[in-house]
Amino acid sequence: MTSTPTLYRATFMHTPTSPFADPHALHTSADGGVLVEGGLIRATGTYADLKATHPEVAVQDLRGGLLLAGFIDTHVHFPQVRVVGGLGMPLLEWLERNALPEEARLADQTYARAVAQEFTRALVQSGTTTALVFGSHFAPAVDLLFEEASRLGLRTVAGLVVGDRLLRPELHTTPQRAYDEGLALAQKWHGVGRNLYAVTPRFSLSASEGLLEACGALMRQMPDLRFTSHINENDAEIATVRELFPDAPDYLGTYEQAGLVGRRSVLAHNVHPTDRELGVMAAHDCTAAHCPCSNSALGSGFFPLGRHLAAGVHVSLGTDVGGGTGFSMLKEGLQAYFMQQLLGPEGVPLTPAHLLYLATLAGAQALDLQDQVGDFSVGKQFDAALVKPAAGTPLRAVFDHADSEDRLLAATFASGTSADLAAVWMGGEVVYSRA
Ligand SMILES: Nc1nc2[nH]cnc2c(=O)[nH]1
Ligand SMILES: [Zn+2]
Repeated sequence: MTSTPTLYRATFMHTPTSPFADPHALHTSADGGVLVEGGLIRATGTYADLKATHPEVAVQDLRGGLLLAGFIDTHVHFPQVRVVGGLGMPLLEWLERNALPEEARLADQTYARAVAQEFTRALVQSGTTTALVFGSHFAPAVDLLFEEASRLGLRTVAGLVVGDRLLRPELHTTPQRAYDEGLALAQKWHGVGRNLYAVTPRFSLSASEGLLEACGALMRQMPDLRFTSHINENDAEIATVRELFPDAPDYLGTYEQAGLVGRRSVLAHNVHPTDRELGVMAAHDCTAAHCPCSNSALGSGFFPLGRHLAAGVHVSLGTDVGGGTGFSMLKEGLQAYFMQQLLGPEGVPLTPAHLLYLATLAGAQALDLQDQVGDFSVGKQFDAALVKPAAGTPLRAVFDHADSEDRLLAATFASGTSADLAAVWMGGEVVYSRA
């Protein structure tokens, strides 16, 4: 890591607070400065002020772009990079025909390493600097994922995916094996470098009570671990879970009774929650990871953001590759906006500030990493993405003629793609630079 201080001169924007609670959450600096030393943000302000107080410091001029905090994707599947685009099927058919056959291929470690490289590169090239990743059903493949993520310096929260029924037989484990393999991986990777471990039952449909209890035992053994799974995504899935767990009050109850719902739990989708579930999620301060592209592609439904917010449930954003349509958190933010628009009076009108928050700090909060990443506050890691559309592109025209900084952010979400990212930093180091 370079410890020589660098002053980045840029138009920058970040959300140090939530726009759902604070109307002034979006902070913008038109000719701003971010002073970085040892990977950490030491000061922010106007470029002129920082240059005056630190005249000796090296300056990197990023003008002509928009510097944003690195994106935080709170739901994405490592083994599904190669099966993006399986359109036209609802969840359970999509799993059987599209996702699970591919997940079985990760038993082969040569295959798994290639996929891990594709996956980690795709995240970084999309400006994602922290990700909560659904790993593989195979422990060696999860090892490879952590290895490849460490090589790039990606902040990765991931775990062994476990299921013991209703998948393909080669993907099934047992409660004991799930515990043993999970513990070994957590001991090897949790807190090592930028990696954290997440206990990850695939979903209650594919998990016996005994398996969920094994997950709970692992969480009690290492209380600092994160927890993630799926919930309330699709009507047929929910009906099956209700049949499989007749004694549980609802879908959330299946996780709750195993002690899996807490501050560091992230439940993906939650498109069809009951009021009881929302109340319990709020009481435990856990997170719903909203995956609007996936919900649209699989026809899962409209995420009731307004009900989540009214109940006090924290919401973050996930791409859900490969049910989702790609790694871009810009696209994910735009789709979240579209779907709330289409909900009419029940929708929550989202501004560009909301989209930026959902794509950054909301994810940090979901993972309990808000003291380290998510915005450009002093003391946080310099994880950042520079949006700088190339000459001749339509977004470049908007950037060159925008009459306000707000327009830059709105246009970035409306039409920005990964190709518009010129550089990505993690912990102060450039990890991606457009050729
Ligand atoms: N979207 C999605 N939902 C799931 N539920 C269980 N597994 C999956 C998956 O791989 N993708
Ligand atoms: Zn998923």
